[in-house]
Amino acid sequence: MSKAQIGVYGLGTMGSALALNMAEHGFQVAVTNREVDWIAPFMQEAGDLAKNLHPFDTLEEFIQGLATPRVILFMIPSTKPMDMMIEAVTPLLEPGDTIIDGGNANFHDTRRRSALMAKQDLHFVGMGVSGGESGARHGPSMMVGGTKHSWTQLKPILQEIAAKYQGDPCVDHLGPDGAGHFVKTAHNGIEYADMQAIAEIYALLRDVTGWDAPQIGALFEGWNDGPLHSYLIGISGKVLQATDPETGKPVVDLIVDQAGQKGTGRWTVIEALKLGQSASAIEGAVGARAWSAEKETRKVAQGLLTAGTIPVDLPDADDLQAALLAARILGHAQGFRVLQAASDEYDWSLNLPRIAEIWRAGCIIRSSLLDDLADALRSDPPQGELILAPAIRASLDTTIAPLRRVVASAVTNGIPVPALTGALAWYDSIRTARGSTNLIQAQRDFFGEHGFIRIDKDGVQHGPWNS
Ligand SMILES: NC(=O)C1=CN([C@@H]2O[C@H](COP(=O)(O)OP(=O)(O)OC[C@H]3O[C@@H](n4cnc5c(N)ncnc54)[C@H](OP(=O)(O)O)[C@@H]3O)[C@@H](O)[C@H]2O)C=CC1
Ligand SMILES: O=C(CO)[C@H](O)[C@H](O)COP(=O)(O)O
Repeated sequence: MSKAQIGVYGLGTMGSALALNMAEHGFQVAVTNREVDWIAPFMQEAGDLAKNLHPFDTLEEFIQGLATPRVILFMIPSTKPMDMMIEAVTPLLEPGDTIIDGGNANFHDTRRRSALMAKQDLHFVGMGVSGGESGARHGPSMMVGGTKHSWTQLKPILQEIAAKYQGDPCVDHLGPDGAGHFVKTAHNGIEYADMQAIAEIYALLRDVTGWDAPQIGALFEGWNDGPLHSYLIGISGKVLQATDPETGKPVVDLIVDQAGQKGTGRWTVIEALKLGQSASAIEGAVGARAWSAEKETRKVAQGLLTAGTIPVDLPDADDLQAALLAARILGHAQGFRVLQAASDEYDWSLNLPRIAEIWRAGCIIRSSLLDDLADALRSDPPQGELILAPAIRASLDTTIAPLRRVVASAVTNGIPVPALTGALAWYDSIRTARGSTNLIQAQRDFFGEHGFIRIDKDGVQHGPWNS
């Protein structure tokens, strides 16, 4: 039997879909799984594609079934299981072989694992994969880190299986060690902000205007034909219009309002803060999921805390649509800012326009906006700041007032909109040449003699308060 070109370890949701995608593109793929009982049903499900799939029951046989230098994609949890598998597989490998972690890893782990593997002349690739199961099966967006050697090995396969945007494969080598996983983390941070902003508009329509889920779904479906065109608006329209077959009620009305989170959104915020940034729209979204988990406290507090609301009508649907677009632009801009800061810190030379380009198809945040953002990032905007690019400024010119009206009505009606508010607060901070932190500096000097810079003198100064 000829040796396989790539191995896929982990035949769960994502691993099985990626293996089938590779097999469909004519690649010879070795496959295996921890629980070997899953392998036979997977091969059965593969149908005609089984001819390109080579199942193995043991790790040793799996590794022996691969052409050298070997390429092995792990689609398993990127936490302890990944470390355990590295330990198990490395003694079976030879110099020049590459292990890929295609899971949602913390990039610090990826940097550590890359360094560990490099000591043994082995290559470790942290690769972000986005698009969920259907993306993995029919064309994901993939954000590849690691060495050039590994990219040379992987490129022919990944470019074939990736989503295509007008023929351009949505995959690229973005930088060494943790770069690919960091970019995927920021992608997910942007995903959190976008999902939360959509949920906030849904909350306003439901709780202020009294619309039912199918009405809101139909509105979102209509928006998907306009400037908000995106995977997330599209699926939001669909899920809001779905009916539960048992009760005849909208499915969303039957779902408990406690959102899960596996870590990537939170990591984006943590890393942003460590890099001296504030991704406030993303932070609002992460916080909203955290507060959503406090269901019992919320139930008690609803009866105890005064609302103090001032009921006002909600701005019209055009304003809501424009506000959502402004929040989307600002959430993405914050994500790209975090990417730039990380690139500077870790010396990754991230190509931000290229990142926007490989997000235009296949991934969860794919949208028509990303094409505009790619152009804007290529246009060398003032201060390198996406929101200062002329085309993006023009979009904000027409959408920022609607965002203000929507946030104002949410505040007076007592509807929490942390992503919309976070986005707007950042916009207002960035466009204010003289802010209020002169007072913070004075306070710091008063209590800690930390000093401040005066507008009219050089050097660190102190105030007259402690003399
Ligand atoms: N689902 C999604 O939309 C996306 C997921 N990801 C990432 O992809 C990775 C896989 O996710 P997904 O396919 O959804 O998960 P699944 O739960 O469907 O599959 C998990 C896979 O990991 C294997 N596994 C679990 N623990 C171990 C272990 N200790 N040692 C070896 N193998 C183990 C499982 O094997 P077994 O069958 O034996 O339990 C199974 O093959 C994760 O890192 C996830 O974050 C990335 C993008 C999107
Ligand atoms: O990576 C993904 C999408 O891009 C995964 O679906 C991930 O699980 C989403 O994050 P969370 O579970 O925290 O919502």
